Amino acid sequence: MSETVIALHAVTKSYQSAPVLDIPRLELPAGIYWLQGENGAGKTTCMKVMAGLIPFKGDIILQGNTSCRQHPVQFRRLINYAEAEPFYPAFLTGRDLLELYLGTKGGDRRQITDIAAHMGINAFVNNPVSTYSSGMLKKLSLLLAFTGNPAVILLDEPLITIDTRTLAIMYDLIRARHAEGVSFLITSHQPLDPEEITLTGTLRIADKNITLN
Ligand SMILES: Nc1ncnc2c1ncn2[C@@H]1O[C@H](COP(=O)(O)OP(=O)(O)OP(=O)(O)O)[C@@H](O)[C@H]1O
Repeated sequence: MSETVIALHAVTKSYQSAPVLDIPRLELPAGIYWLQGENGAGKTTCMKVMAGLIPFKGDIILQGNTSCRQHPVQFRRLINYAEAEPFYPAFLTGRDLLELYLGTKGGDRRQITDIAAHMGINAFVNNPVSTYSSGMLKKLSLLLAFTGNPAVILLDEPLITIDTRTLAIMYDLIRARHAEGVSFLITSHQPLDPEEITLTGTLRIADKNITLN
């Protein structure tokens, strides 16, 4: 079995006093995982916790040595997250966001601008995001999730609102990055196409805990 790419140690998360996550231990080898769970089970919360975006108790370790607590900056460079329903300040353009991500996450600029062109993002990248349709916003957020040199990419409901052409590009991107060693956690209420990606495992979130099948 390959090395653990992400490990959750005694992770708990509550909103006000309502507990949502209580994960004593979860260790995932490198791979592509489908995170399943009913509405309100805690999938988005789990992804935000894993991305280090919201406060939680416990710790998360990437690649065996980068701790969310002890190395917060390195940790956030190693994990990318695309929201289910992306929301950005209205006055920013797609290019502003792209430059921000390329500047902070680093990585191969040429590769990302090529993907932007392939996805048709160049047609609107200079416009404020307030003018974007939900599919245009989703394309941009998926592109941003592929910036930098992450070990893990979290995709929250990536299938929603994108057209079939973009869907095919996204599956290609997942396969290509996975071949380079990137792991993925993907939530989706619709099944992921087994002809497009081979899942390493299925994660089930229920009763605040996650189990690997
Ligand atoms: N900001 C918040 N404040 C308070 N409670 C919240 C907040 N965000 C989520 N919750 C609650 O946490 C629980 C888990 O929500 P979450 O969005 O993580 O679920 P989910 O599995 O992603 O659901 P869905 O499939 O419907 O998107 C729900 O009970 C929800 O009401």
